[in-house]
Amino acid sequence: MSSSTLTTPPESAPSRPIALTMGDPCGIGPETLVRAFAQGESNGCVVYGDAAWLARTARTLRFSPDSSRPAIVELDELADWKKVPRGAIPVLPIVALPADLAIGQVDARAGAAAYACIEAAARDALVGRVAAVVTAPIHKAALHAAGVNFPGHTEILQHMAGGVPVRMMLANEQLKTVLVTVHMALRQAIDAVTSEAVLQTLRIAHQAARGWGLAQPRIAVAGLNPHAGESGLFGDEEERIIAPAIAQARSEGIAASGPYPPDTVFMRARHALPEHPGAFDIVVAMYHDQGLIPVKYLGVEQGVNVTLGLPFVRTSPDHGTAFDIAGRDQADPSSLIAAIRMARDLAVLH
Ligand SMILES: NC(=O)C1=CN([C@@H]2O[C@H](COP(=O)(O)OP(=O)(O)OC[C@H]3O[C@@H](n4cnc5c(N)ncnc54)[C@H](O)[C@@H]3O)[C@@H](O)[C@H]2O)C=CC1
Ligand SMILES: NCC(=O)COP(=O)(O)O
Repeated sequence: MSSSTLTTPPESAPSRPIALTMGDPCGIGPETLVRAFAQGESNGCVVYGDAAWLARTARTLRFSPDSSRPAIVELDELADWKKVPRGAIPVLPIVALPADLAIGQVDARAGAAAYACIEAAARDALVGRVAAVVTAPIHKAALHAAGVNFPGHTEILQHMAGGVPVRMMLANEQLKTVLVTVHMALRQAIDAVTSEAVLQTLRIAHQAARGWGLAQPRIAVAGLNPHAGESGLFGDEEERIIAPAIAQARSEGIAASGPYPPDTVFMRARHALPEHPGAFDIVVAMYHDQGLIPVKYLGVEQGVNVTLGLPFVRTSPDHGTAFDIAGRDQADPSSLIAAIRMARDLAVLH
């Protein structure tokens, strides 16, 4: 499921649109989104957000002769997206943002607006009105300030989908990692690494990879402790918790192996070059930073966050709101573009 090998040309894009949520308006989401449209990479997408805010964002960006400022078209209803000329940005108005929001700042009003866009897109995805959801980044503190009691998209979407088990995957063309635990304190994450949670992660990852066309995905499982516990010298979670889950998964026909030392399993799995394919298709990681750092370190511009287990396709760039550069026309839209491409690919397979 690499974004280059499976990319569906825009001409054969799904007949339903992809919902593209605007993200936190004070972050880089809106500018990366305008850039993605300007580069012709967002055909088939409808932005769930605020047309006036996007128009203001577009005015702040510099365009070269080969990439002009896209027009912004506010839709009366979703069905009108097909009437919007190619290259323009169709916007389904979900929110009307206050003009005094400060770029690069946490603001509860921005968090509430971002949440409303996610909710609207997910609702449409659940009833099949859109083919997939791509989310621009939100700021978790702004979301919290708005009174939203979910840490991120993953948990919001899981809740909206009825509480189905989901997992976060971070993927680029060289490495795919799937997390057993996501947004929680590291102390809690260690306790949340149970045999059931590891087994469920293996089942979800296996099922998803089969959906991408891998007949027998090779799934490596990272240990929790240094050197995967070094035969119990540095912890026994590998023997007590992780190995039994792998054994159960194998008995179910899942090609899982490990637990492997976490400091070397990612380099073993990495598909560095076509002539150096990695030893595994997916690495299951025990906690957020164990699984995300290796993928992000290969380049923030390549990574895509995919929620596995939902009844619809959801992807996102791997980066956050980048308040430090928001509004300065420095944000790289590549990860958002990769997320859109991957959503297109997965929507065809879904
Ligand atoms: N999908 C989502 O909604 C995500 C949201 N977040 C949230 O975003 C907020 C900020 O998170 P941070 O840890 O600061 O990570 P960040 O990814 O926003 O920024 C980290 C560094 O990378 C740079 N950067 C990020 N994206 C870039 C891009 N497209 N082009 C150029 N430079 C880029 C930033 O300028 C910053 O120096 C937090 O609330 C976090 O939870 C983080 C990751 C994903
Ligand atoms: N580090 C990934 C991240 O925080 C994004 O989370 P989510 O909003 O996709 O749940």
